[in-house]
Amino acid sequence: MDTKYLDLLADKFDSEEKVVTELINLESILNLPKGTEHFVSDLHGEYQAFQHVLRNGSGKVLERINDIFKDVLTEEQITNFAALVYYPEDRLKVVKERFESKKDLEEWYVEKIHHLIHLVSYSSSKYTRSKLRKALPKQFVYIVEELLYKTDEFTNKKSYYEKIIQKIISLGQAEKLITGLSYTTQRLVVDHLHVVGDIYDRGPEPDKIMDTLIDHHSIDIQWGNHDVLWIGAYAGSKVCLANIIRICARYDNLDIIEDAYGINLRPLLNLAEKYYEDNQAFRPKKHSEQNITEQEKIQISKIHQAIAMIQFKLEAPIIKRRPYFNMSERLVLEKTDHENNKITVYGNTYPLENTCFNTVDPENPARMLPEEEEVISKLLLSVQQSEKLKRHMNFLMKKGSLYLKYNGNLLIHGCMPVDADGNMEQMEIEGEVYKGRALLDKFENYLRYAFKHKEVTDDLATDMVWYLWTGEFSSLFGKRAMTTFERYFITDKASHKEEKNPYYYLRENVEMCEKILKEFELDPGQGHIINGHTPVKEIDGENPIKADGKMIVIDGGFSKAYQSTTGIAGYTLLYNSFGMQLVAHQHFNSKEDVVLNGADVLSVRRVVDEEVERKKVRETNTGARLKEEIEMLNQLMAYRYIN
Ligand SMILES: O=P(O)(O)OC[C@H]1O[C@](O)(COP(=O)(O)O)[C@@H](O)[C@@H]1O
Ligand SMILES: [Mn+2]
Repeated sequence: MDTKYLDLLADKFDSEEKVVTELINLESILNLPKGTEHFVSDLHGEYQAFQHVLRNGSGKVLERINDIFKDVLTEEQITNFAALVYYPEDRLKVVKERFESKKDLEEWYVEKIHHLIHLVSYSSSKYTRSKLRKALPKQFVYIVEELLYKTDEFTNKKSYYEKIIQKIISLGQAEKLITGLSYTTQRLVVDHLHVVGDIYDRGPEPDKIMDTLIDHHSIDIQWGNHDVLWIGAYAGSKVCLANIIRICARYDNLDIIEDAYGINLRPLLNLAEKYYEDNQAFRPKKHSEQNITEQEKIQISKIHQAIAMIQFKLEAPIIKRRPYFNMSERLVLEKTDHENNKITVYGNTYPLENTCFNTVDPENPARMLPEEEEVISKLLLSVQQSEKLKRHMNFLMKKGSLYLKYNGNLLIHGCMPVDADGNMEQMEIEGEVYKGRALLDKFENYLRYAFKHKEVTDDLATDMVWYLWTGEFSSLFGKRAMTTFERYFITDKASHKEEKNPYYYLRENVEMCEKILKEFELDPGQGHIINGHTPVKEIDGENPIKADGKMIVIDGGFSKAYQSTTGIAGYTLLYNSFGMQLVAHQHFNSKEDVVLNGADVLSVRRVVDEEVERKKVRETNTGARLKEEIEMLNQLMAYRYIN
């Protein structure tokens, strides 16, 4: 190694002892069991349900509580204690009201602090002290360490404990400590979080999910098609922007745009009021829990039509200037027979219903009215000026990627586009042919480029972000074409079908999965592919574990809108030193139900893979990094300190 680096390193490790201490420290970390990875996907704005899964560590917190307390506490006491660990602030409020005397409440504090210290101690057994320290509530680090480590030195352990705890209570700090230790437990139970795509759209609070993720201690994100749509909008793609607003209108979520991100919808509303009437096909979806008035529904229907028509118009020039997107069949406005209100798509002719083509000139159907141009430009300006959106999109870019290789596994939201024979699909972009991993890398480069050049709105990079949302060889979409137009205007459901890429049946085969793992230079014997994106229909007997466990699909549908088709409320995956387990979650009712009644969501575990030997940090991504550090320190040792 260049001695320049070693000299730099020697600034930090300026004595032989420091190098030795660090080497021993790193070596001991390598021998610890690997931390628990938690995989979630397709959150779709369902902040409450996601919070719950995060706070209960997909059932891991309850498992730990049971390990310790199942013989000393009743089932009810255990669920109540679990509710406290998940939602400490809310549960404390409820409990406090139930006590009549201060003394009883203080006894309760004492007991809970004891239990929490026990739980933290048990949950941190596979971590170093320094890692545990980082997870402790900051203002109580010293006190908690006292309680955790020093008690054995005293013959009368109980009285020592009690003295410290009494002091905490008399100083009015009990609730803060209980809250802090609850969060410490949550943090210790899961070491690292993977979000395998689709944070945005359909549900009401994606912005709150983003804030939670930003605060998370260790996380990565594999973008989903819906996330890329939001990135595209922020990066200057008007057609992506029209799509996100259209989807928000469709699900009665325009609050996200207006209130959460502060984007002014007034110009769009004015346009909508001028050109559109109420239209059943554009009324918001029914599942919405909010009570909205008839008046509001009509207004949303108008906005929805206005933005949908802008979207269809904006698609046409892109399809034309990028012939290799192979999307000419999607020139729907031009293919429409405006006189007879019919359309021929994919060889079939259908009558059109519920049309709203007031702004369409049959001679030049994709031409935007100057008012439409102005509306979309203003919206884009407003989007790019939203501070909150900027923060969220920057975070998506920083922590996100199209796919991720992590501890031997391949994490990818949608698919690897293949043909019916399982060959990687090829796409020609600007005269060069790409396929497999190289195609995905190319896509990601374009996306990053578009994000860096937000002021450019119609270059290839920006168009490519939209392609990732809807193109046939997009690894995020994975379908031949998006039939949005057909779903609004054609009654015959046959026309709505979106044909999936052959990947979605070929991924049942072990060989196919092994081939893909090899494409990413992963060990096909050890690795798994982890996908989200397509709701697993347990109802119809579909198994989320495919190809002998090589393929795991974890989209069970957090999205309420999709729960009736899946039959459950989502899958998550846990991967710890003992192996992988898939967790199926039942429908999540509400946080209040958990806080008041201790009613936790039932979850069912299935083992995907068991390690023959407990997996150590040594064998993980982190381990590889630590080994590099050890190697550098060894070199420093030889260079500086050993003669
Ligand atoms: O259910 P909606 O709102 O009509 O959305 C359907 C659209 O969403 C998609 O399924 C993409 O979303 P997902 O990634 O959640 O599947 C498209 O293929 C389809 O056109
Ligand atoms: Mn998806």
